[in-house]
Amino acid sequence: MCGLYRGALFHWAGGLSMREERAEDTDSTMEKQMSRCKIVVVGDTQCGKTALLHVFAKDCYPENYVPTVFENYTASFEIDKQRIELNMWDTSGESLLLLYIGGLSASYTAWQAQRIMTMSVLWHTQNLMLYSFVLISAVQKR
Ligand SMILES: Nc1nc2c(ncn2[C@@H]2O[C@H](COP(=O)(O)OP(=O)(O)OP(=O)(O)O)[C@@H](O)[C@H]2O)c(=O)[nH]1
Repeated sequence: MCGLYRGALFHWAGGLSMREERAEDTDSTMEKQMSRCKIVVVGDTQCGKTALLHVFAKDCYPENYVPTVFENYTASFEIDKQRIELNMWDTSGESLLLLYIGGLSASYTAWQAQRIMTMSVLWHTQNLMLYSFVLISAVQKR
């Protein structure tokens, strides 16, 4: 399951291109460029958002369930010889608050298929994603 989580996010992160901040890698010998991306994960309570990010960022599955208030994870990896620094925001599934989405590269929707609640959350999430996309577009056009 961990491998599946990592694979899904890794593949998806590789496709991020909406808004990337480019920065010079501090390693002067390699002189690679580094892309910084920020994503926010939203979805039902207990659908597995934290577990997903935990496995990706820390390579281990969280033992106990602790309701999320707000968490921030960072992972660094390489795709096609390009260094990526991924900043991942974990949100509470209890309420979909208006998030601070400045500089957001993408939003990631997580849900648990068995839950009927999911459909209503998904509806709000899609609105949030649309809102994010409009804002990202506006930022990019500036
Ligand atoms: N069987 C199974 N359980 C999972 C999976 N992912 C997470 N869980 C369990 O589901 C529970 C909730 O997982 P979390 O990752 O904390 O869920 P969350 O979406 O962050 O929840 P909130 O913080 O309430 O928004 C935990 O007990 C996890 O162990 C999965 O893929 N399979």
